[in-house]
Amino acid sequence: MTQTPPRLEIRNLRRRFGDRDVVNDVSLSIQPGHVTCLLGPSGCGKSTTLRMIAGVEMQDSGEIYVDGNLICDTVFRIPPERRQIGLMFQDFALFPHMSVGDNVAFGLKGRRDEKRARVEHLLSKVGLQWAIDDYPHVLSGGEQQRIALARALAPRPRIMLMDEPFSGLDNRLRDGIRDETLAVLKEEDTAVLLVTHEPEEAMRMADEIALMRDGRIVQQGAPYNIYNAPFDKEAVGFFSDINVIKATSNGALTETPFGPFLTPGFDDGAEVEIIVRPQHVKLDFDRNGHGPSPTPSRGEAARGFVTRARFMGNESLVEFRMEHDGSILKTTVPNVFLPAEETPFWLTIRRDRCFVYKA
Ligand SMILES: Nc1ncnc2c1ncn2[C@@H]1O[C@H](COP(=O)(O)OP(=O)(O)OP(=O)(O)O)[C@@H](O)[C@H]1O
Repeated sequence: MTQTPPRLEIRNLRRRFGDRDVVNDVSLSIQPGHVTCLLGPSGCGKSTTLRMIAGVEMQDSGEIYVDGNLICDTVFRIPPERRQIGLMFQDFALFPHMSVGDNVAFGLKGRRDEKRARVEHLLSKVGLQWAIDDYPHVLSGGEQQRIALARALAPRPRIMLMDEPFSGLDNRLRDGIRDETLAVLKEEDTAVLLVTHEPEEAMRMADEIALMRDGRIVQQGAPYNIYNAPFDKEAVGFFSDINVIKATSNGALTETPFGPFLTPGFDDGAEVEIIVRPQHVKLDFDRNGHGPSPTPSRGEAARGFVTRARFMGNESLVEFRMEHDGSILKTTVPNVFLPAEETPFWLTIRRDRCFVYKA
């Protein structure tokens, strides 16, 4: 059986600026109708990767394929305008002197009535057919963004490259527009590569996340897998606040004030970091007791004293100074929970939600 090639495939892409590998051996592939998010901190090489795929930046090595056909290596190069790639950026700049309809029709060729039909179809998909004769400046930021999406989709691109396209929108608008954009892109069966430095955006939009750091993809997979089996401590910390419990391995077991952790494959004496998200630190609400009995799933309880408690809206964030070493541990508690400073509590941590790494 022959397999359909991915809509977009990049192999071993590299780009060096000065003495720095800004994009270092990046490979990924995306199927039609799928969204991959390139997620990483500022300066890690996301936009440079996107620019090479668009054809406005040349790679030093590596190849780019669309539907199995080579579109660019270091010798052969299809120019940007013939790659059938749509682009959407944060400053999407509609043409101010053109009506909405003309903006959307801008990249279209063919008969007048066909172009008109395509424009009307896309504007109705983004819910803005009523604005076809208006000028961009009379529309809100979110509406303009939807016009930009319709304009980018009009020539039926096989691939859509999006670089932080929603970061200029205000928070309340953003979620709605993200969801709408996603629905339209899926309907058009476009393969999407979206660049973002916001984990929430990637979790919300992506079928697959490619975590990028210092020019490399360090981990790639479904959002659920990246969140629940992060590659290293930095990857955990990228998605949420973390607590770090430091300990020393004693072969396959590492003893901590929260009880023992299994650390198979660690050398005797190896420094271990146990990472746990605040929501997985549990409080024992019996303040005067001696702590709950140890369990296999929660280990032993360790005592801490409240240093700070803040109400965050859906939950409260409570910080503790731990009795055993003075380290600070954070936990979140649903709703309002604002204990006084220095109140003692027993804390346990969920074994199945901890990540154990070599320090
Ligand atoms: N033409 C260039 N010449 C020299 N250095 C460059 C060039 N383009 C990008 N860089 C550098 O390469 C690095 C990666 O840039 P890139 O824009 O790809 O990062 P990014 O991950 O998209 O970051 P951001 O989210 O801040 O846009 C940066 O340090 C940048 O300064």
